[in-house]
Amino acid sequence: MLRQLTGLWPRPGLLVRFAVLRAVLAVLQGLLLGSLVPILRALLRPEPDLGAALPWLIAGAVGVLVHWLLGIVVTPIGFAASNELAVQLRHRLMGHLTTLPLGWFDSDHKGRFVRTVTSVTTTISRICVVVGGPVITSILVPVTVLAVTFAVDWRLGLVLLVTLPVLFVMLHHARRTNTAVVEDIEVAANEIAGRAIEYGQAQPVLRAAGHGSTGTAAMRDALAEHRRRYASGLNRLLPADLSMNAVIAAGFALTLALSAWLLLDGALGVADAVAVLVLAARFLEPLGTLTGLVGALGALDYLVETAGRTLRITPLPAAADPVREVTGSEVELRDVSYSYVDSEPAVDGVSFRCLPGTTTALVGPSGSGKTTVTRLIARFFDAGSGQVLVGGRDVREYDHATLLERLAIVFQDVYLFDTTIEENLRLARPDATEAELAAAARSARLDEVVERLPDGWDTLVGEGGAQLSGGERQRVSIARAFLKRAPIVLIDEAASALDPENEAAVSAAISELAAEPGRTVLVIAHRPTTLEAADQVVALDGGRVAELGTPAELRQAGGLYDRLFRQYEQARGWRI
Ligand SMILES: Nc1ncnc2c1ncn2[C@@H]1O[C@H](COP(=O)(O)OP(=O)(O)OP(=O)(O)O)[C@@H](O)[C@H]1O
Repeated sequence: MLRQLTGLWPRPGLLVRFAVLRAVLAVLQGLLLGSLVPILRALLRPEPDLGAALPWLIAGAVGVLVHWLLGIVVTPIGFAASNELAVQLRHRLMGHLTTLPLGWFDSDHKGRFVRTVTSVTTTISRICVVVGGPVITSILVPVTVLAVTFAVDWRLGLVLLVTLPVLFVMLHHARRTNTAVVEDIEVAANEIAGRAIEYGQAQPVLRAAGHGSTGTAAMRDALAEHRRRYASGLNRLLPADLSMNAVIAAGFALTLALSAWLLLDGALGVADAVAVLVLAARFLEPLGTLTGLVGALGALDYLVETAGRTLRITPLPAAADPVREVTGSEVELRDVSYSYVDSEPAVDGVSFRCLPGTTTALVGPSGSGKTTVTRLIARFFDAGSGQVLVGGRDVREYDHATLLERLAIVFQDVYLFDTTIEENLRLARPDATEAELAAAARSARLDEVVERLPDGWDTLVGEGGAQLSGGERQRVSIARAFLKRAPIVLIDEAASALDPENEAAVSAAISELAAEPGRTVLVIAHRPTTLEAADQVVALDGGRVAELGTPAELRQAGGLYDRLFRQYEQARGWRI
């Protein structure tokens, strides 16, 4: 485990310093106990000899003072080490996060990642210090005491010694049981975290359905499962705990019996017998503490593995010599297929080409693969087979950041940061001038929104942009696309009805985006106006291209596109 632990922290300096100090304290504690032997020997003679005891008493007093001073120093070092370790581990995890395929961030993974970055990192670093310190004491005090006991009487030393391997085998076993139990419980806890995120996001739907306070069935099941696993885990741990305590009690009883026998036999003096019993008690007591800490060590095993597993998630493969410039804005899919894990292909043999300066509308029933196509173009993940080309090159050849710089993505569900509108817009281009911001806002019809808001550009939008309506958030996202001046724009048009003002504003903004010469626009379209304005339509069905052509051709063909077009018209009560 030590190797795994050191693998997590590039700079474990403070923890090493803490461990060394705790080791010195533990050995000192054992030696202080050992100093009892010459002191008792001198004082428990028929004629006590204070002179012989004095140097040991003085050494003992100095030892106690040093122990006290070191104890004062070690506590703040422990706190600092714990804090530093958590910070380092979080940095490593967050750094790794930026290398993962964007497609990895589904709600289950998000729940697990949030737990890893928050509670797992905090618990690992806390256990290393809060439990690691006592573990060092619980091992080194008995080892030092054992050496002293051997020096007093080898037979008594031997009795204590044999308890060690028995206990260590049991501890090892208990630690493994603990790891398994913690893993079992953590699986349920991760499920709760994932469900909690989903539960938070689904509040509007749940409340509308009258389940706002009772929660989803999945959430209730996850909580019940966690409770069940917790109770069953405690039952699994109990036998190991009881048997280790039994071995410790047996070790002490045996030492007591052997000391009495040696004392009666005249092979052991009274002073040594008293000292050995004190030493035996101090030998076994920390081992008893160790049995109590084994649970935390089992948890540490599991948590270290969890953090390590997150750090081992394969990043998006990077080209050995990535291309750092995208020339051209043509987008092409050549016989592309992609399956999410263990499922039917979401996209199956899809081929089409979007020329610069044109708008392509992607249409299809729900689940037909439209979103997956746009994710493949932005390289959220790599195609299983076939090729996605941007500017005439396979997207895998590019440095991913370079590729993303060329793209602007307008999601349906736009996430805004809990800061001002201006900051949210500047995300697209931090060095944009005031005039450029204003122009982008005007083109995206965001200027009307900004004018209405109490603090204008300085209005705080709330977490996720909650202070703005869906249409207004999408306008911010479109304004980002204008500001970024990206030559390729991927838009997921809002499927749900926007209010007429937002709908008109978003439609006008999309047309303006598409009007820019040389820009390639790919829009997942749900509105008749957007569909009719497109240069070509790709109609998907079950992950395959069902129809490809101009909107007029496909209307005339009377197939899937025509059917969907009429549905969209009816949904909006709109007639030509
Ligand atoms: N993260 C995911 N994990 C597993 N399967 C997924 C994931 N995302 C989508 N799918 C599946 O892939 C298929 C295509 O989904 P996709 O979201 O691309 O379709 P869509 O046409 O955009 O649907 P919609 O119009 O409802 O958004 C569907 O069967 C869907 O269930």
